[in-house]
Amino acid sequence: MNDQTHLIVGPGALGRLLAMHLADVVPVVLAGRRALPAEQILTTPEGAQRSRRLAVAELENLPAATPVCLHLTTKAYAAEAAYAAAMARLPGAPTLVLWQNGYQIQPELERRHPGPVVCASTTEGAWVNGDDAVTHAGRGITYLGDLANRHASACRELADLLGQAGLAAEAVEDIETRLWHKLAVNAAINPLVARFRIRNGQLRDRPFRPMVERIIAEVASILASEHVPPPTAGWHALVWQVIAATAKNRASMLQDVMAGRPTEREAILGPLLAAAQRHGIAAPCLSELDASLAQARPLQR
Ligand SMILES: NC(=O)C1=CN([C@@H]2O[C@H](COP(=O)(O)OP(=O)(O)OC[C@H]3O[C@@H](n4cnc5c(N)ncnc54)[C@H](OP(=O)(O)O)[C@@H]3O)[C@@H](O)[C@H]2O)C=CC1
Ligand SMILES: CC(C)(CO)C(=O)C(=O)O
Repeated sequence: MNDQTHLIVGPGALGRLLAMHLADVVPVVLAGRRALPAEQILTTPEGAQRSRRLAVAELENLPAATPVCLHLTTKAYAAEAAYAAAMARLPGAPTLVLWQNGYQIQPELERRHPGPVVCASTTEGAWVNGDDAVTHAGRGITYLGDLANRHASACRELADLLGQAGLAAEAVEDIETRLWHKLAVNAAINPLVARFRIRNGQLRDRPFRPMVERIIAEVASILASEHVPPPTAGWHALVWQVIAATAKNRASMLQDVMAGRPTEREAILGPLLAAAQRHGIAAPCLSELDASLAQARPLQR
């Protein structure tokens, strides 16, 4: 590892997708709690397979050198632990890139990290197939920005790099708004489909459609009180458009519940419920979904 290395911590779907692309253009190390096989296979959205050898590492054995970028690609609930474990080994302050959904870890690590913090909001789709393979299920775009707009050139450089690596990316000045918009869509879809174990498209039917409408109304009122600008087409159009576009999906939270894994409930519903409480806004649907997801205990591993 050297000062040009991109260290990717969290070797799951997104981490491996990123590593398999970035390794074409920059030195990459992929690190996790356990070392994965160095030989990894990527299946592209078109169904082609390509394999490549990656530099893989266990976090506890990371060399004491500072990479140019530390990409955190764990789930939101694991990001603080992964950050602490990585930073305990790194002598300097790399640019920290946060890839998590929701809006929980971003402001927290922005306060704590001594170097620049870039947030990534991506619509790429990926899943893992065992320890040595990742499927790039659908191409999307990654928006990059920092919450205080102090690191525009770092965001542009990273967007260029991702583009060279074959992942569409754009540096933006409104990343906070984009993170809230994605959170709003996730809040309207994920908890309901996880609770009722349905595919996204079934939300268009009764009895779910009015439930989605009530959630959109709660989310819109909470975000208005936080002065988050609504999407150009409005909240209803945005949410129903994503539901239509992902109608056949089993959303990530449903997959987590079905596999007995923890969900990203706190990162997605937590910031909304905290804002509702701050502004004295009633959010009965979101509160009820949050409580029911909190009871869905992960399987013992
Ligand atoms: N997958 C996708 O298509 C998309 C994902 N996202 C977001 O990206 C983030 C990552 O998602 P995804 O890649 O799907 O998640 P995965 O569960 O596939 O990967 C998470 C990885 O983090 C590792 N991990 C967990 N805890 C630690 C730790 N303390 N230190 C180091 N590594 C750790 C896990 O390894 P292990 O548990 O084996 O140790 C696993 O390899 C989420 O916030 C998700 O919402 C956003 C858009 C699309
Ligand atoms: C937009 C949605 C709900 C698509 O399934 C998603 O991002 C997820 O599954 O987490």
